[in-house]
Amino acid sequence: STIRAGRVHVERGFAPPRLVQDLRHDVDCLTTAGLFERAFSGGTSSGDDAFRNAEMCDPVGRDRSVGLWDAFYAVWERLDLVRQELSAALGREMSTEMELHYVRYPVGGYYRRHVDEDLDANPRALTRAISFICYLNKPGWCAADGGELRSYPPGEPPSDVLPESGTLVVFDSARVEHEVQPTGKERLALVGWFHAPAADPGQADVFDEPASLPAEDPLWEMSQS
Ligand SMILES: O=C(O)CCC(=O)C(=O)O
Ligand SMILES: [Fe+2]
Repeated sequence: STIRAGRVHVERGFAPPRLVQDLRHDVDCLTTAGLFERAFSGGTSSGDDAFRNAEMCDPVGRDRSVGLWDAFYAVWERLDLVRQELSAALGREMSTEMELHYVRYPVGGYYRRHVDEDLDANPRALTRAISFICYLNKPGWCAADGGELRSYPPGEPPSDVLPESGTLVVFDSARVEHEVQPTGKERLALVGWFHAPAADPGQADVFDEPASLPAEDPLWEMSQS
């Protein structure tokens, strides 16, 4: 219901301390192997990016002779359970292939206010449906360290989450505007998206109860084209 309302769901301790430690080690290995690159910010990306200051690494499609594959696989499995739960709770089929990156914000890093999926700007059949972020910082993040995830739930005041070690946040990719406040410490996260087929364009809110559309009928589709 939190996600349906356009708010950020927060699960503390999603990744236990030992797993966070191993994933940080995985990140160290990928960094040493030179696999982190300047992160792009989607829409208005130029060389000098005032919209985002971070670097990222795609941990899946790379040479996994580097790093701690077991730790990465362990967190992937946990995330896949979240996908299954959400799929059932929201009544929305989501693809087993998730998009995943490690993202590092240096001291002074940030990401300005945005939504992760803009269907009007970028229409496609399979879209980012649910955004999730698992924070891989060392334990003991405090308010003075900055780097909050600030979200803007529709019709409500903004809300901040501290990127505490092992915390998972989950929200609707198309509806929740959010930003990363400037960070006073290096800030590390596993960021990703569960994908789903685009909702019917006539449906305003993809997570409302399904509208009573006619059952899919190939003959009906053919007669339209
Ligand atoms: O790291 C965060 O808290 C948010 C990251 C984010 O908004 C993104 O990668 O799209
Ligand atoms: Fe985002």
